[in-house]
Amino acid sequence: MAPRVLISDKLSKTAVQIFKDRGLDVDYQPDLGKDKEKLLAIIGEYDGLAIRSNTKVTEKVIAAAKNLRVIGRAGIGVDNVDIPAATAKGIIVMNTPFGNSITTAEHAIAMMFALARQLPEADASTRAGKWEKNRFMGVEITGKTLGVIGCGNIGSIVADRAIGLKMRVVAYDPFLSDERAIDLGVEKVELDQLFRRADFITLHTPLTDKTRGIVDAAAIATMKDGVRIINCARGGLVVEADLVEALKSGKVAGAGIDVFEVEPATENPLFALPNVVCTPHLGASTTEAQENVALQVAEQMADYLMKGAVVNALNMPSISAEEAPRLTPFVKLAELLGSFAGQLTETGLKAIRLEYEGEVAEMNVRALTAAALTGVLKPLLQTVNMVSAPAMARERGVTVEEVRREQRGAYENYIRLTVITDRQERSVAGTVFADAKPRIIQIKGINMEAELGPHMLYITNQDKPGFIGRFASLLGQEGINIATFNLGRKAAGEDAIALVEVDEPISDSVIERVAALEGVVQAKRLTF
Ligand SMILES: NC(=O)C1=CN([C@@H]2O[C@H](COP(=O)(O)OP(=O)(O)OC[C@H]3O[C@@H](n4cnc5c(N)ncnc54)[C@H](O)[C@@H]3O)[C@@H](O)[C@H]2O)C=CC1
Ligand SMILES: O=C(O)CCC(=O)C(=O)O
Repeated sequence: MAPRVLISDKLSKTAVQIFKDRGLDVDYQPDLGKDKEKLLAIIGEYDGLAIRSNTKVTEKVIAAAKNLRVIGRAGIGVDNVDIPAATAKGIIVMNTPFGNSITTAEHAIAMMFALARQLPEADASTRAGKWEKNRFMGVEITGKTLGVIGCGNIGSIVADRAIGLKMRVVAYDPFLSDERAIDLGVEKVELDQLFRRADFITLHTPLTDKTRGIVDAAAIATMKDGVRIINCARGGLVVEADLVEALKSGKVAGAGIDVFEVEPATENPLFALPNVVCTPHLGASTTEAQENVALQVAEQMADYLMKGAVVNALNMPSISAEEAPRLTPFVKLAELLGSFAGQLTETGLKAIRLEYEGEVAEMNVRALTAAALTGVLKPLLQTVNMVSAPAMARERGVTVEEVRREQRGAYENYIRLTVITDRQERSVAGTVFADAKPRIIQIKGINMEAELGPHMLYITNQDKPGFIGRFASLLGQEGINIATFNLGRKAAGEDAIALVEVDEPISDSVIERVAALEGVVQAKRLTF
């Protein structure tokens, strides 16, 4: 059956068409985001959910989303999605980080002009027949200083446009490098300097614990008298009550506000003030931006649901559509190695080491490590997948180490996974040949070559004559057919291992009988 996608916010119809063209079933319900109960009732039917900002994807929605594999945000901010809950359930959350950046930057610039010349108020007054030519004395922006807080995608476009308008731009962003600041033509400053120097201040950071309330009464007190403040990023960056006081006193000459502490903002003290320009979270609302984000989110979600490609995910390493086919057999190998080691691990797991050698060392090893962790953790946590595995390992205090060696050994590609518990280290290694089939090539340092099937027996024994005969006749008595039989040993007479695939599930009593055979040190049932 084709994967099913629900679009629960207003998105360009381009998205609907792309999902259809890519062979997915799509259900377009643009007003569903407002109807929490209905969303909860139907979300269980879908593999993908495409949203803008109206749909709140809460922990409750995620718990009800039995089949959901991907949430796609047609836009940038994902504060309406409970990402930890999605991650814990193995659901990918992706956004479209660039599609609406220009449009949002232009909205901030529009706000700046609207404030400088009081356009909305002047418009209203003129329409009212007042012709108040002396009331609306503006300011030029040429030669003024713009302070950009958060100089990422949008902030840097705003800076570029402002420089084009002959403004001086100072920027505060802890992650802005000196080289990037030079490239952009902005002066990198500390926040207190920005507050002291700017005539206009525009915010372009996400809302985090560090940025919440970054513009409050204390900050405003250090700003120039008559400063103008623009927020087209997120409500909560500016403390609205403090801004209202500063606007009333004239300390702040004007504010352009697109985003509010509570949205939808239908009542707000800012609305009563003449020197404020408000828009209802319109930053991303242009035809061009909405086409971009709808197209991008639909392509990304379809690529994931149909091909396993992961782009712009916030909780999973990227796998491009081009690399997905090449990576898939290695993802399978990494998960098999993890599963092999995980099923043999009985005591406290402390660390996992992954060594990648040869061609595979140049691939997307973050994705492979996520797959290996999934395999290791699955015996303990049935619902774990590549999205949730790294977070679950972290939560359980399991250290993960990745080693890459580009030189080749005996194999073109080699992955070795070592599980370190409080009692021992256990390694298992594998490769993928040209037939794209993963194979185990080493267990505990002992060489062998085996494919893994659904029902396997893993035996460690003493390398002495007679074991194979005893073992084979026991399985024969039990009516169990052997599919493949692989043996390996350290050296003649030393530790040996057998990895045996059988055609049907192995019962507890068979395992016990195998374990009791003369020369057997350990017998384990493995399923893949
Ligand atoms: N009004 C609207 O409709 C829209 C609003 N947005 C919002 O705009 C904001 C910025 O988006 P992008 O530029 O795409 O994000 P981005 O991730 O490219 O840039 C954000 C920048 O903020 C910086 N930053 C993080 N913490 C900081 C701190 N404590 N102080 C100063 N800088 C800090 C980061 O280093 C980064 O450079 C987001 O919150 C996004 O949700 C985005 C699109 C439309
Ligand atoms: O979808 C929208 O209109 C809001 C866009 C936005 O806030 C974002 O992309 O972060």
